[in-house]
Amino acid sequence: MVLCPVIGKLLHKRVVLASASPRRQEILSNAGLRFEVVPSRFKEKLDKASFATPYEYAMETAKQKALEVATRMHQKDLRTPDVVIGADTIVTVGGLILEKPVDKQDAYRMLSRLSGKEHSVFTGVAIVHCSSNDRQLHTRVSEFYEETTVKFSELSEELLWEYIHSGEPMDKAGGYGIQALGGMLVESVHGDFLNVVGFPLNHFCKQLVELYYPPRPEDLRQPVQHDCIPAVDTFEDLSDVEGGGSEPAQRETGSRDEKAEVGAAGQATAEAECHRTRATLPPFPTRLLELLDGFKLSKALLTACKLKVFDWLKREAPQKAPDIASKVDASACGTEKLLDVCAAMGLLEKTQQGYSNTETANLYLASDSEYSLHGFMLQNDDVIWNLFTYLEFAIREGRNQHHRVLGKKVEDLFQDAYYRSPETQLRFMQAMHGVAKLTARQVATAFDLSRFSSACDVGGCTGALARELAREYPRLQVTVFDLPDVVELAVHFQPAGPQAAQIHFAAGDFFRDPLPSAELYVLCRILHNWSDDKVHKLLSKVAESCKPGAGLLLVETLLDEEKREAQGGLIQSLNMLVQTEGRERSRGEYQCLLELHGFHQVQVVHLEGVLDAMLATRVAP
Ligand SMILES: Cc1cn([C@@H]2O[C@H](COP(=O)(O)OP(=O)(O)OP(=O)(O)O)[C@@H](O)[C@H]2O)c(=O)[nH]c1=O
Repeated sequence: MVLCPVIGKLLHKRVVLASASPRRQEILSNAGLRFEVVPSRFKEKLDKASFATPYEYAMETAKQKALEVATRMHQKDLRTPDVVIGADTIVTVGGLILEKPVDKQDAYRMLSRLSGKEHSVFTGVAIVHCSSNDRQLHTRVSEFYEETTVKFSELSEELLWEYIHSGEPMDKAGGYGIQALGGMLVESVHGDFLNVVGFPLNHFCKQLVELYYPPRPEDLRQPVQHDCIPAVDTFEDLSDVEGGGSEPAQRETGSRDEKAEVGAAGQATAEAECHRTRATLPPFPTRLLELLDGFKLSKALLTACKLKVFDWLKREAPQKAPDIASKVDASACGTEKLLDVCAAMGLLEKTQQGYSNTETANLYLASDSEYSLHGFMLQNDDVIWNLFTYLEFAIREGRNQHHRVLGKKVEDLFQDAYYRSPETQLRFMQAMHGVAKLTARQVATAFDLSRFSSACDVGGCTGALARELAREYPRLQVTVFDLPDVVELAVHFQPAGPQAAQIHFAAGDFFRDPLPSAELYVLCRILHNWSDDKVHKLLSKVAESCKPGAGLLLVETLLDEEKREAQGGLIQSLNMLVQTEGRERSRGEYQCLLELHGFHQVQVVHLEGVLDAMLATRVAP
């Protein structure tokens, strides 16, 4: 237990991870570190030729990423972070440095270079300690790097392209992710695995030990005790005193001297006692407590949306808490607390002049933004939140909880729950529209659909996906098929534009009425709403409507076969239980369903976020 307590040293500091990499976030939060994420805006464009070694390049890039965030936060925020962590992962092969591929061809070039060979993965890490004096930012940088060697098998062209089409290579150095599908390409690994994934956790902890527990002269004379950690008073000077804490000689001064007055014998006993207690203490349950607080953070976000805080701040900013309070008709003290939490969550920026929206808030939380998720937030606040309060019942009974929330029997999920009034229906459609707009472009471009001249988006709601399909394929005629009430309101969501002539709405119930004829059927986040029986019913209707060669584009969240990955898909599965008659399914389950109904040649592309797209072709019965 040498490494965990040192992470605990950072628990009371404002730690910022200057990285957008979800892997780094996961590695560090799994290690119990509590931190905010502020992705760096530093452009990774240093002149590689000016560095003697690749790792110096990685360390310098990591340092610049962290310093950019430290400086930006210092300028924009009243509270300077205590520690900013930056990292940069690169792959080197035959003297070349490979970063993230810019497109599929670039990924192809990288992966073919790595095929059958050994390469090195370097991650440079910078730990920047910040302090501010007279509004001046002072930084102290500690850097290190880690190298891991990885050997790839010989990759066939087919495997290589299949891997590239999975979408995985695009945001990863060297064009692969060892932790996921890319693991299949790897024959052997020598060194720290997590270093390849993006963050050398082991070396990081050792670096923290060096920074926070530099050896004292007496320690240097005695054998190291690996199950004890030094007393707390030996580290605190690190971020406060320039140069303090890292040289053993300085250990003789400061707080340790004060203790000397107590008497050498007394101190030894106290330290021994402290060591004993520390050694038996379990690690601080940071992650657990964060999970516990998760629902409060969600509710704060949803409440700020409901009060239209982000709308007011989009119109005029910065604004002080009392001004916003009067606009949203709320108390000044309550509003200030809510705004501070929103700022801490990275949704608002707080300066002496007041609060302003961050880019995220302007883009997604203001209700009039093109990609607004405001409707989705309201749906979560008004409907899903209530359903989740009955999660225990949902688990016990294995079914959704609309009947408890509404206090009556729900026979037809959509008519009796989501569409029970014009208001609830509109809110549901707004929510679906926001989510669909966000993902529609990716869905429309996941495969080459140019061979189809007509498509039917079954349960296509507001036509957000139809619009992107029409934009991507100007020859394609798209029919959106949905319930009559939905079709009636859907027109309000369709802006004018060149695509309008390609999109038609048809009213009907996909379980009861015949489906409009088309060469390509689209089922986007439909099947997960329904039980296996209903899924079979719907798929057999689609299959009957298809001629051989017709396509089926299925978009769902695919669970991994073991249902073990810590990904959004699993929580989405719980969400389906609480809300619907269906469930999320694995890739294998969907593949079986498709094949059972005569759809073969299944291709799968993972989209950003939790969705996956599958394209299958109907074969002759
Ligand atoms: C080799 C390998 C790399 N990666 C990821 O590749 C990105 C490297 O790029 P970066 O420039 O260091 O980081 P970034 O993603 O741009 O984030 P940022 O820190 O904001 O620059 C990081 O994500 C890593 O996890 C994997 O997930 N798995 C692997 O096997």
